[in-house]
Amino acid sequence: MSLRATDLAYRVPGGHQLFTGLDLRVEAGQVVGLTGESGCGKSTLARILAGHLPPTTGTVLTDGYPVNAPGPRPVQLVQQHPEKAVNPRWTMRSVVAEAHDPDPALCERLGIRAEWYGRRPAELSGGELQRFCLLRALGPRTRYLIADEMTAMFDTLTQAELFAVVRDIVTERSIGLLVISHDIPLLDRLCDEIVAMPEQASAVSP
Ligand SMILES: Nc1ncnc2c1ncn2[C@@H]1O[C@H](COP(=O)(O)OP(=O)(O)OP(=O)(O)O)[C@@H](O)[C@H]1O
Repeated sequence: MSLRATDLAYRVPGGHQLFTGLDLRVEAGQVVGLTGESGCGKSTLARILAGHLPPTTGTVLTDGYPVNAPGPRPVQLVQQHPEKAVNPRWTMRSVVAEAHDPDPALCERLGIRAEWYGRRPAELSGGELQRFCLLRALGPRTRYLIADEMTAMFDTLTQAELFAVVRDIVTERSIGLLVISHDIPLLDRLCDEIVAMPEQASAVSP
């Protein structure tokens, strides 16, 4: 059981080639770190792995099936900017309910307070909002989670606390976790394996 990308290439529409020949594998229950210089295409790769963006060429399979096969999405993505990932007009109750009926124990573990559910995104801090994005992403059908700089807005203590909770949850549920970050000490603490974007990713010619 794995999230497996094979021979991926992506060319920015009307622009340059971001990467070619990229292979990546995250096993169920494994925590993999991904790092690489700014602008090399990590967030683009994250969107491709989650099935939000088609690669120019190559395949992404989750447990042997195409990532964008019809049905519930097995790969969930939590991004750096939670405010861009939610409908600003919806209450947090609606944002989460659209995805799944949240388990109260999971809400508690993520530090979500009952009074936040009736608020809209602009009425929460970035960190509070990100907890809802995590809750939404950790539905019962999630098999793989991609955390793309997801704690960039947290202080160091909160970042460590939240990643500890997420690490426990993915282990308990055998979810494969891909952590994208520039923070190598964080990746060292969390990950079973760390991979770097290939050198060519930032050097592929137009
Ligand atoms: N739809 C698009 N249109 C134009 N350019 C794009 C598009 N998507 C990505 N890019 C460009 O592709 C490059 C890679 O962006 P991406 O956000 O994937 O990099 P990154 O490695 O995650 O960077 P960072 O570490 O700074 O977050 C950037 O130069 C970006 O401007």
